[in-house]
Amino acid sequence: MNQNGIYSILTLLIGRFVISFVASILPSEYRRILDTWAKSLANYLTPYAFFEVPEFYGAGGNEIYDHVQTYLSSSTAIAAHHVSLCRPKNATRNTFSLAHNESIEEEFMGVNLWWTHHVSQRQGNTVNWGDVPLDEKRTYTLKIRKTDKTRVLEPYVEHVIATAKNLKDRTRDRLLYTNVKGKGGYNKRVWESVPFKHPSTFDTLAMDPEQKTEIKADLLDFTKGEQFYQRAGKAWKRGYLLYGPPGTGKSSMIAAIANFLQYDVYDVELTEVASNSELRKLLIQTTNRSVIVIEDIDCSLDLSERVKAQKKKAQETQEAISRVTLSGLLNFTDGLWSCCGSERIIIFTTNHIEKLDPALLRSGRMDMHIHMSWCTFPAFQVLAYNNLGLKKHELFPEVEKAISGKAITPAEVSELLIKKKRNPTAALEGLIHDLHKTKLASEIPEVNILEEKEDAISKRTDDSLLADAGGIEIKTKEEIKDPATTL
Ligand SMILES: Nc1ncnc2c1ncn2[C@@H]1O[C@H](COP(=O)(O)OP(=O)(O)OP(=O)(O)O)[C@@H](O)[C@H]1O
Ligand SMILES: [Mg+2]
Repeated sequence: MNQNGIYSILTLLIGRFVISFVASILPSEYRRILDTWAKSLANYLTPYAFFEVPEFYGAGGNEIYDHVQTYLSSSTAIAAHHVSLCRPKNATRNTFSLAHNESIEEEFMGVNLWWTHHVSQRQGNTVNWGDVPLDEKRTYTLKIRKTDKTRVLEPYVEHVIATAKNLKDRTRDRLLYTNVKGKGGYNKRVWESVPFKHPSTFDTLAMDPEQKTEIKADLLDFTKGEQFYQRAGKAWKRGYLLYGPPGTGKSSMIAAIANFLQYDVYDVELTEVASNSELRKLLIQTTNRSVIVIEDIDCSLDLSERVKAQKKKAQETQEAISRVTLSGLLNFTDGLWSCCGSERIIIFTTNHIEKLDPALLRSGRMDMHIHMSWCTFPAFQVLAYNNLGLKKHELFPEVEKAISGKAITPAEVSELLIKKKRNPTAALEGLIHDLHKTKLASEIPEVNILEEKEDAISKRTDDSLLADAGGIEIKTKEEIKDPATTL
């Protein structure tokens, strides 16, 4: 401490002593005035400024208090001596906060700052937070030198808020939403949620490593693309179409994407959505940084002339049918109002890409078409590690030979391995045995369906799709290929 500091403290102590002596011999009304003066004098002499951040402000909570709490939680556990350790009900993580009167010090822009947490009994009325009455008053106090205040305070508060938001995003429990069955109605919830805890990640996903890297890079590009999308005048969203036979990992891929990006997942059950306007209502209530999923799109949407026959049959049998039309869905994927949210990934899945309407496949609508296909040897290696903990084995070369070109899905391989997971060698022998009996993929007509689809479009002579697509006109193959052509 320098001479000036010692001088200030001495003056403060002597001043206080003199004031309390004088106060003791004065009548009470003068004592109060003197007390106020004493406080002003102390404020004038102290080199610090203090900022209080109360937990509640007015009738509600104080967002900055929450941010400070989150911000300090990471360093509190390490730096403070006295820490409150809590885990809110149903949460999966512990939270740390400073105990009463505990302080921590930190440095920002070369300046020292101190945070202290005060907890006191609330006088008079208690505050209700949700249904819980709170009789404690909690406040964080930030202490900073008066001389540093102007330069450092504003950037420091920005830094606290940004770090806290980032931390919350990384550590919060994510949610899986599904649309509520039946009518939501005014003021009713349209989504119900459960914690999203799917274990699938890109590491556990069995697929071609190059394809995996490409998808991850695409996702990362997307998350960093705010400025790009703004500059290009596009909505900040990206669409993926996952297609392939059952059991090839489409749903696992969705979970891996959500885990990779740390996004919530909205699983739209289209057959439960009564109309286009209901679909719109649902989608407006999704949050940013989320993955919106419509699985088995070919089964849930009234897509083509062929479906009309099924529709008629369904009507006859009183089955529930979806009344969401293709135009409703297209409005959602690239219509004007889809811009009202940002940072959304939209994923459609199908087992039958050949049944999908070309309007949905058209370039620019779904940004990436991802083919999930039969199990290759690199995909098998991932499954062998996931299920048997094997990185290598003397039977691997034999598996590589046997699996090449076979029509076996990763789900089938997984199942075969898990059956004998206690005995990896037996599991691999069993797999090789089954592979020898498995058909070649080439024997199963899995043509390049996208190309076939485009040929079909160019051959199309009638405009039957127009009616189905709710006014969407599909003309030529060239138009379909031209991303500039919009509806
Ligand atoms: N590519 C894969 N990588 C890792 N596991 C996989 C993969 N494909 C399938 N599996 C395993 O098989 C199970 C079924 O896979 P998943 O549900 O992802 O397939 P799907 O393609 O969505 O099938 P469907 O078309 O029937 O919905 C998963 O629980 C997973 O354990
Ligand atoms: Mg699936």
